[in-house]
Amino acid sequence: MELKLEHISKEYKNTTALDDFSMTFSEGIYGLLGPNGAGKSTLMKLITRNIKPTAGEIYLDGTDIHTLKREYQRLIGYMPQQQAIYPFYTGRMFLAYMGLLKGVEKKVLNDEIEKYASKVNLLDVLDRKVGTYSGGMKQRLLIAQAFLGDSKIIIFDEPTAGLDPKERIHVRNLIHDNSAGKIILIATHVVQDIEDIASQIMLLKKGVLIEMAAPEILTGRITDKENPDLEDVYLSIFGE
Ligand SMILES: Nc1ncnc2c1ncn2[C@@H]1O[C@H](COP(=O)(O)OP(=O)(O)OP(=O)(O)O)[C@@H](O)[C@H]1O
Repeated sequence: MELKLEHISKEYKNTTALDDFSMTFSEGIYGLLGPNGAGKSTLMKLITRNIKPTAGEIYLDGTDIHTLKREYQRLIGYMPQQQAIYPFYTGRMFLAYMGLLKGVEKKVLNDEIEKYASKVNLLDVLDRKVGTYSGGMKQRLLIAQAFLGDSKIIIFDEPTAGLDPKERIHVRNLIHDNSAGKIILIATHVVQDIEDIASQIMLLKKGVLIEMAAPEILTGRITDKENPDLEDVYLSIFGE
């Protein structure tokens, strides 16, 4: 599977949110790093087809994604930044709702729900109201809905926002352990979210892709520090 973005630009009234962005994604985990306003959300919305580019094309295995119908939506999983989950829904109801929106067939829906609830360790609480879940449990529920229906292109927007260190590691491992055969994009400004799991890091600044390389290549370029990590790379590019 190959998702190819060719010379994508997105202009809002007075802002160029993304400027001539080109990239070919194949299976793997990609970290998208950049400060506020860098264009991360814009890039994610373009891939999920929530917005259209001002210029450029996006191809999935050679087909323009805007010519694909609902089958494209079925391939896409998206975990939003906000935990906007109706609190009176149970976890099961929420996953069923999201699954139907994604086009998961009714006859396999319940099996799918239980499969992914089990992967994120929520099977026991699936019939409890989401309002009673902790922040980490809600986050894991959102991860489950992103994977539901065996999505092949999954986008995570700040997946560990607001979580304690233990839950952070849990979420990171969940994404990593379920990533085989998928294109996974994790947008964050929390470097640790992607440090150990992303095979490629994209650094976005004011709408421009300024770097794209494996983490060890990026850290290898830092010469003024012993054992530099990705945080040092981030600081060297985006300032302190
Ligand atoms: N609907 C919109 N109308 C006008 N300008 C917008 C709109 N959406 C985004 N922008 C602008 O485009 C630029 C990129 O925004 P974007 O939300 O993609 O950045 P981001 O990297 O996701 O930021 P954050 O880390 O804060 O979420 C910013 O300057 C933003 O103000």
